[in-house]
Amino acid sequence: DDVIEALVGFMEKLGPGSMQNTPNWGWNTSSDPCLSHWHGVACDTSNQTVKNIVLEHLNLSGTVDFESVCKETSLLLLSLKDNNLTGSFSQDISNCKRLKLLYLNRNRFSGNVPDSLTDLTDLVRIDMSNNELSGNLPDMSRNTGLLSFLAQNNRFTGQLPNFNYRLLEYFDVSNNDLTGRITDDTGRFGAKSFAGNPQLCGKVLSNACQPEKKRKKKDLHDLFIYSGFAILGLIVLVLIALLFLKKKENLEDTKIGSKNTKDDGISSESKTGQIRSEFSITSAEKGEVSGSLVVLSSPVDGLRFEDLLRAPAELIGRGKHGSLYKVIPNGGIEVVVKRIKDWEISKVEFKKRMQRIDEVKHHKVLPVVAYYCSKQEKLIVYEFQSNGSLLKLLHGSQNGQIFDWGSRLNIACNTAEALAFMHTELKDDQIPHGNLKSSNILLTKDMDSCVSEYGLMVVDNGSSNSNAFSVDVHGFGVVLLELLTGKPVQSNGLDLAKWVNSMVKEEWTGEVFDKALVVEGASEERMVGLLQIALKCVNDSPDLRPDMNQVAAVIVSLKEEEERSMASSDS
Ligand SMILES: Nc1ncnc2c1ncn2[C@@H]1O[C@H](COP(=O)(O)OP(=O)(O)OP(=O)(O)O)[C@@H](O)[C@H]1O
Repeated sequence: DDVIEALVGFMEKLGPGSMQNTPNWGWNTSSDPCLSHWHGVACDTSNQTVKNIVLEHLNLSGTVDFESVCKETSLLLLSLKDNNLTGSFSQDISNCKRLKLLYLNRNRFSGNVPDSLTDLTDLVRIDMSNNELSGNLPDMSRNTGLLSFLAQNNRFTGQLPNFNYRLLEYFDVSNNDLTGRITDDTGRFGAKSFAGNPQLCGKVLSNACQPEKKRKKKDLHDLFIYSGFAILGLIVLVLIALLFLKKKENLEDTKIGSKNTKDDGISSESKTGQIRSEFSITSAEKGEVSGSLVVLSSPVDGLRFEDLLRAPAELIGRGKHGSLYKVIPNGGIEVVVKRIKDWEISKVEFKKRMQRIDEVKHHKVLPVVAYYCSKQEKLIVYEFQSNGSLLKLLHGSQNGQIFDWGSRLNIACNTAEALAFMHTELKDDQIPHGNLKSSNILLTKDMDSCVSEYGLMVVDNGSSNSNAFSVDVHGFGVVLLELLTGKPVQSNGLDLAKWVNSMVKEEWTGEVFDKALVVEGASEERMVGLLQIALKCVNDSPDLRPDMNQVAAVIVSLKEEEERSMASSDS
């Protein structure tokens, strides 16, 4: 009843006199909004709560009482567009916690937009264009579900805040008085979205930013400067290490001398300061290089540790559990070297792990070429894959390349089968992948996919009886969500999983799929099939996730269905 009263209060302010003038709208305290079908109101299927309020193009000339209308906390859609509404938006707007769609365009609203708007974490589309709104635009960069942001033709001022341009489908802030730099590096929104803000600058506008030029130049040389600093830092470290070693040597001359002869000459090389690669730094620091490179399947004949050390190395990634270098040893074949420091694993265990992973070969798992192990660091060598990763394919600039549904289903199927195989074979050893994500799914030169960096992370999932492999199932579920939605992930995919779950719960499943797939005409039935298994994989509780064999079986059958339907449409 409180809600009914509040809604009637909202209508009284929205259209003063409208209740008397239009009794057939039904908005009064003696009736029920759902059962009496109030004008513009839609309810949930059990007629318990109001889900949508749509009062468009009705010449309403009052104000919006957000405090009252947001008493209906389950409201999903509020559309008041094309009226003559005035006044400003109050902080209470954030009480409409579940609001997904908010259309306030084409009115005469004025004043600032409250920051509390950003608390609406489920917001998908907001249109406040064609009003008289002023002040700063809200910073919506944390509203990762947002697909539309339209605020054109207002009087907004101040710096243009950052947006998740990659996630947005529609964006327009044109014809305001915004200042600063356009940070959209996706190039998805052209001049039209930003025009009419004389003090805004960026490469899509004729008004390029002044310092941007410098920055551009800097970008070109960024890598070199970065590696330059790294090398300088390393040289300093090496010098310190050498000084330290010299001192120590003077004291313990005979002992270390005898050790050096066993070390493939690497330590003595360090001492003459001829290290060109970064990997040996820790070893040189500690004066302890022990053991040598174990070559499992060499694409480079007679690959030796010295070759890796001598070859120039380029840092191409610094993840949370190690750095990745691209190296071209003598033989000329490019390899990457993953360098993991301070991994709390004994040498014996590490070697056993590498050997087991090598024994259990699957053609969709990138084989380890070689590994090296000392107490302080582990190096794992793989062949370089020049076609990049799934992450890049989905979210990088695609050069007009289309990543179609068939290819996506193929990658899903390859990866699922590879993981299912590895999990089965390595069950007794309890070695999961440990860090499955789209940057660890690489594309071979034939644009086939393979899983890289298998087993480089020891999974510690707390309790001993929980299933170590369920971490991979979760990672794989997130990869499926990326394939289906085309959206990038943050915080291990928890945000994407949460967003997809909330959309599905509200029966808005159609909205989650990548627009490119919908445009292409991909089978909705099979996309939904893949989505269902993805959501099972990302279940919060590890014990409720399916195992990879079950997941692979579902995806294989989806792929078979796809192939059958392709074949029948061809004939
Ligand atoms: N064998 C390879 N060939 C080509 N590119 C690779 C290879 N292995 C990894 N990469 C790419 O190099 C980049 C850096 O890899 P890296 O493993 O350091 O980062 P990450 O996977 O994001 O983080 P981490 O694995 O440490 O959590 C990624 O984009 C990855 O896709």
